[in-house]
Amino acid sequence: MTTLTACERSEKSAIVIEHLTKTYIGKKRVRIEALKDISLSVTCGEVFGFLGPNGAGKSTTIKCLVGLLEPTKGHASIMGNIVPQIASRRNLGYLPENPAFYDYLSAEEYITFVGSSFNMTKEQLTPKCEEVLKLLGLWDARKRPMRSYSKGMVQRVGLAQVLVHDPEVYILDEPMSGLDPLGRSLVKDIICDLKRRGKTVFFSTHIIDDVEKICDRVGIILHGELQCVAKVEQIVNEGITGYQVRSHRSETGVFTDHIVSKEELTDFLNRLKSSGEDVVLVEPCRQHLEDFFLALVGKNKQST
Ligand SMILES: Nc1ncnc2c1ncn2[C@@H]1O[C@H](COP(=O)(O)OP(=O)(O)OP(=O)(O)O)[C@@H](O)[C@H]1O
Repeated sequence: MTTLTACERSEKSAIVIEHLTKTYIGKKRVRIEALKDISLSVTCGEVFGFLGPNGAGKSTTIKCLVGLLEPTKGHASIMGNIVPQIASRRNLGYLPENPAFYDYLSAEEYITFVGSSFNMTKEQLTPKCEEVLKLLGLWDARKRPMRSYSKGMVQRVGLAQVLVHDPEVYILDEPMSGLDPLGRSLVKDIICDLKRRGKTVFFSTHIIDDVEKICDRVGIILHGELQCVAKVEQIVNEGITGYQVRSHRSETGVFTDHIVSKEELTDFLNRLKSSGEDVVLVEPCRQHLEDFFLALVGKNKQST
């Protein structure tokens, strides 16, 4: 029998952001409108990628979501609990953009500290601590003070502290940052595993390729405004830019590849047939999420 997670049992959205607006007051009282009326919701069990160039407002959104910043207007809720109520953080794992820990503690001490602050018993904590430290490749270094850790190791501790209490919702600010390709691949595997277990993941990144592979939906933010929220599948499928056609001439045995536009496809296939060539492959050339993102950012640059 499959056991449903609390998230799957609840029919609510896991994360709701409504009219979130944040204005910072910078030096000389300069107003910086970091977020302008952002609304979106993330369904339970969904992996949501939050994309945007530097300074777009990703971290500000995330800080408002986890209660570290007070929005100027609007509000957010997590599993039905309004942020910053304590209940909104009980079922939450949060990875900050640049994690900084009590660096005189070892990873083992820190993960134990985090687990116990979520009321885990020693019996629950000991095996879970071992599991996450091993998963993140920190087992051998677990007794060393974190001040001796590399940047990537600190990022791994950040991920371990997110996982230790097995929350329902994960909010990760640039989880792949500072990691080598092996580390990035591990993070992708972890996110996919969380999804398999019905957990909800909201993460920001610059690495569009990773988003395309693991997210159900993406939101793109530019200059504090949410430009679009769409299914990755939809962006990729709607963006068919043409077709690759492979033909074969039996008399010569030669295969030829052609790139044909959407509009020309039918005529082209008819012409091939009448010239006696066999069509052995017709495959759509799809735009990648990166193309979509760059086009959106480029368009926005031109209009500002
Ligand atoms: N504490 C602050 N005081 C004043 N302005 C701030 C503050 N924090 C962020 N900002 C400004 O708010 C805007 C959004 O910043 P934010 O850090 O949310 O962007 P980001 O998308 O996370 O960028 P990056 O990808 O570079 O981390 C930027 O213009 C930034 O300069």
